[in-house]
Amino acid sequence: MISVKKLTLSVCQMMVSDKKEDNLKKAEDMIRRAVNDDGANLVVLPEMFNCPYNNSYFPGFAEEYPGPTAGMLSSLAKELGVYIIGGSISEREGDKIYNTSYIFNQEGKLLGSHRKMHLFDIDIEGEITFKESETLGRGNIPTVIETDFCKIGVAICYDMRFPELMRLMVLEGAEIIVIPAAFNMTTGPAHWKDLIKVRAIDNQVYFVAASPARNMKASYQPYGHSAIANPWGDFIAMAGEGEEIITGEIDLDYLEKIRQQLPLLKHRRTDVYHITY
Ligand SMILES: NC(=O)CC(=O)C(=O)O
Repeated sequence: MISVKKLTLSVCQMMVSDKKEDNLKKAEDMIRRAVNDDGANLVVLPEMFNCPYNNSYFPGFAEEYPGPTAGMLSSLAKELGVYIIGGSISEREGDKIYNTSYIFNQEGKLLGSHRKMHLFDIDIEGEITFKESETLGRGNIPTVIETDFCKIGVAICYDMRFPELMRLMVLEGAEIIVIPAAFNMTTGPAHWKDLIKVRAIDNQVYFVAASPARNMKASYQPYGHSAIANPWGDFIAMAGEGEEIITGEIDLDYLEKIRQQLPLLKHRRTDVYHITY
């Protein structure tokens, strides 16, 4: 097999409403534009792209796999001949609900799925309280998928705050990490850009974070600012807060060059990373 070293990756920073049909239509339109206008080989959607990010909506919007949303993504991936990392949706299995990302290849085949592993149970005084665990269950399995380009690690939003998980995916061979996410107007301005940059630098990967657009009418307003950082930590694309498609070139030769010139992954001292006193 000839290995392909470059790919064009687009993130669809879509406005999410409380109407699932409208959200699916919007996602489909934006994926088509990313492929037809920007030449994307891989398209990424945000966390909960068919459902407002709010516990009160998760049960009503939940779908068993394979449901209408996964069906739409699979057909579109096949028709357009692209990889789709389908953000995430509310998934129902038995009496449980998960925050789940489905990933499809160019034939429309499911390559993998990721259930959000770290639930966003936080209480920032005077700012924001959110308890995903009121409605959602936790996933327990890290996700690294194999594509024609490279291995890609996929995790969801709050998962990106846990460097152990990010490093694990890189040790599994991931050269791109993709995070469908929905930071908010408190944690977004405080941490979003720094986290993306530092995760790219310390793992020497392309780090891609996909947010919904800011919705002023929603109780939970996503921060937007979807971004792609390269393995040197430079942002090669970043959105504002509104609806937008961002696109960047992933160059695996460049990644290899960074890893050779600054061999962080080789220089790890796993023999001494133990506290012995
Ligand atoms: N919504 C999340 O899962 C995470 C988030 O907003 C944050 O970590 O901040």
